[in-house]
Amino acid sequence: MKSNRHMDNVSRVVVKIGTSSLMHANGKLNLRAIDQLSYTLTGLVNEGKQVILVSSGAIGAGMGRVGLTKRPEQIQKQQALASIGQSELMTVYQQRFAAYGQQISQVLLTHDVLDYPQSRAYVHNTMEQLLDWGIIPIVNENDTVAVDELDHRTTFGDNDQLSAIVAVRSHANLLIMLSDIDGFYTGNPHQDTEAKLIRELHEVTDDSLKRAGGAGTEFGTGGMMTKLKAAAEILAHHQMMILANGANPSIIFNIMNGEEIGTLFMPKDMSEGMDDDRTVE
Ligand SMILES: Nc1ncnc2c1ncn2[C@@H]1O[C@H](COP(=O)(O)OP(=O)(O)O)[C@@H](O)[C@H]1O
Ligand SMILES: N[C@@H](CCC(=O)OP(=O)(O)O)C(=O)O
Repeated sequence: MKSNRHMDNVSRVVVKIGTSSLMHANGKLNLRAIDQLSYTLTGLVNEGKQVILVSSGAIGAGMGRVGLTKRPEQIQKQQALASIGQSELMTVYQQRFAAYGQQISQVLLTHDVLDYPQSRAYVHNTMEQLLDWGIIPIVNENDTVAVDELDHRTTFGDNDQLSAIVAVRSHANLLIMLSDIDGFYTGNPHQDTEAKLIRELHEVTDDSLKRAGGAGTEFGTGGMMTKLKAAAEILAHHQMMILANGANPSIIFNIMNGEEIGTLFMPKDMSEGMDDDRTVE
């Protein structure tokens, strides 16, 4: 379905994929989803776009490796699982992207690295170089040294918010956030059968935050709340985000084609501009 969403001028895109889209419920990696993601992102690079992937899944992949079906509460266990799973995940990405001739790289970040101007500049320069070379950097939080995203009692960030920070700092035109749900609803559809999909949102209000609940699966972490906080960060920097279902990551092609998929978070003036001149800056 074509809409008034015009993505023709999107030249740099950040894609965030959540654990629930990368793992089966039985704890095995969803190879079909990873393969489709690799194929699709390579397709975008081949079209001349610059792509950054923010991928969760380290802890989930680690749980699968060790044979756990329930996420342990102890931080040190989660960190050890992330350490196991991150290399597993990158091995699979490496294989799948290589099958399509696409080079990737690993970038593990912590919030303090991005807060501190000098290390932030190093990260920025490295990312620019990678993108300039046509490489897809695959970003995750460096879970072994960072606890802020793992322990949601003291939470500042998580990969939803990390992806927003990456999109803001890299001046991406669009952040595509893939989850296990079609978008942002008026309530959690797993609890509220009347919940309706919200197609477009210009601001994240207290009312929207009230409609956001927690994670839906054993593997997900932040739920809708962290996605809305990410959207608020994006809107504050006059950028765009689309929250969509990652069950079939090739949906990214449809999104880039301007189809009305998921929930579009877009500043109001940009949305009006789209109706006028059909362009996105
Ligand atoms: N208003 C809402 N709209 C959509 N999903 C919601 C809402 N509130 C809570 N959720 C839950 O958030 C889940 C997505 O977050 P999460 O489980 O953390 O996934 P991911 O691993 O993709 O980050 C949904 O499956 C749903 O259960
Ligand atoms: N860094 C953690 C991801 C934490 C996270 O934000 O997970 P998710 O809610 O699935 O995006 C990992 O790789 O397991």
